[in-house]
Amino acid sequence: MSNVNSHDPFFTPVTAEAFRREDIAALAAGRHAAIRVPEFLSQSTCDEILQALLAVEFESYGSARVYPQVMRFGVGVSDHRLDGGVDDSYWDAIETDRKNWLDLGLNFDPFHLCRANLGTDWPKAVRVGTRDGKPMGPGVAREPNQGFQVHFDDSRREYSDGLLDANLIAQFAFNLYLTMPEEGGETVMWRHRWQPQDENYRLPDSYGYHESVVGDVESFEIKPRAAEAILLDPGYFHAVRPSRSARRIALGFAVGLTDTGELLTWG
Ligand SMILES: O=C(O)CCC(=O)C(=O)O
Ligand SMILES: [Fe+2]
Repeated sequence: MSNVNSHDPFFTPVTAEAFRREDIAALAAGRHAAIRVPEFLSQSTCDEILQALLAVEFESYGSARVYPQVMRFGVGVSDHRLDGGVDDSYWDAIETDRKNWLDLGLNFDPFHLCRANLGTDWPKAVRVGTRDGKPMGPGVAREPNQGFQVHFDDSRREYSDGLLDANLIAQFAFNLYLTMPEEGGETVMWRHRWQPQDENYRLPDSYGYHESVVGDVESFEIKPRAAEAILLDPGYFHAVRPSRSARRIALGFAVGLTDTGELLTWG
């Protein structure tokens, strides 16, 4: 196997009109790398969410761990990780966050809508996961205008006691893109999963890695459009390229598949 250009047919994004049960199962089983749904919500619904978000101030993710800076409206548990668990500050933060989202004045809950739509073909519940009986935050509006570094997401490795009150057998990342710059903002995925030596490429104190960590393995790029949703396997190393003109805002949450077939989400 010397040909680095050879293509793994299982390392592919598929595009569909909705999140079909078979595609979600294929994502969990490693037969797809990502699922794209170009018109996940109507353009007008996305615009409504976007207009509400454009009227409020975003905050910055913790700058020691997340650089270049990424802006957010909402709470991500990664900012409240403590010794392989979750700091009490998370629960206060999501309570405030709940009010902040209500104050946007939307007459629907965008994360609820995303879960409902994600679950239209799924036989079991799609709901917010709990930890010690308490519901996690539903998700975050994220604005990585200067991109996300090459990284992977895996709650098993970040939360030693298991993050949710459930046995997870797969983890996905959900993003609904609300606005995308003409230039830049691509999501890139590499056919590389974490191995211990990768820590030699870790950027100081960062969530991310130097791009040479992925070497010359096969990769693909996705340039989502507004109103598109993507469910991806975040165990593959991935990155977001910097935006060069407009803002890049997406609603995002993690999704865990449980041993009873439920999809549990968290922000
Ligand atoms: O914004 C994106 O396209 C992907 C962001 C990301 O790293 C994730 O959802 O895990
Ligand atoms: Fe990620």
